Amino acid sequence: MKYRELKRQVYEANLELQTRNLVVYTFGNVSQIDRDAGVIAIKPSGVSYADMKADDMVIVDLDNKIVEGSMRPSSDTKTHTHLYRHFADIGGVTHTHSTYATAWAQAKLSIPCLGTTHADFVFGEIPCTAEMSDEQIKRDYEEETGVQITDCFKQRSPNEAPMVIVAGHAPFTWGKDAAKSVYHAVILEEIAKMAYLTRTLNPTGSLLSAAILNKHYQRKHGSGAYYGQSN
Ligand SMILES: O=C(CO)[C@@H](O)[C@@H](O)COP(=O)(O)O
Repeated sequence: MKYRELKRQVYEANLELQTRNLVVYTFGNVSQIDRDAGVIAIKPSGVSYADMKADDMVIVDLDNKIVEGSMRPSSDTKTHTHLYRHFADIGGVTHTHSTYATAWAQAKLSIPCLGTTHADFVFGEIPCTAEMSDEQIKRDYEEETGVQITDCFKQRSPNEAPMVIVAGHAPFTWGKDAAKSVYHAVILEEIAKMAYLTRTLNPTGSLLSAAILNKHYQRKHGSGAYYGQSN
């Protein structure tokens, strides 16, 4: 079978959402792209994690046409393919309704960088998209969700913040592959929880200086990075 390994990786990444308590029932989906083949593998829509098999992952091209698979792909597929078309470096995308990140999305608030945990992973705030207009909803809701996301990154690299919260909806994260996009979903949920608790204790303050936030980001990213072990 042509896409067996791609399907296996996407299946494992989807199961990880449950292991990390990021989803209940069928509240999420993960995909990964094979850029040479021009296809993604994505979770089938509405199928429970317990019932799902690796072979059930659906192969879809970047125009959202099913290439291989007997089930309907995730209802969020057009958002995933929009992100792959616009963010050339990403290899995996995750969507969840994890509690704290979704609470920020429902509050329609970007997550400010309140401490070094956040700064270790994301340069600056985690953006919340604009609300979708009625016109956009009439066009294609899932495609336009992708537009809402990529609009947030017109002035900013998606590598600086591999995550976004969609106003009134929930988060999307990405990474070099499906596993890394799930990793970022875990990190986002933890940052969102800490930010919620911080703002509960201190609703108006607690911003750290730009210098220390920059320092923490640079420790782990770019040419000056020195955290962990070099590959
Ligand atoms: O956002 C939503 C529902 O609000 C969907 O992402 C979620 O239910 C998962 O849908 P799929 O089962 O992937 O089609």
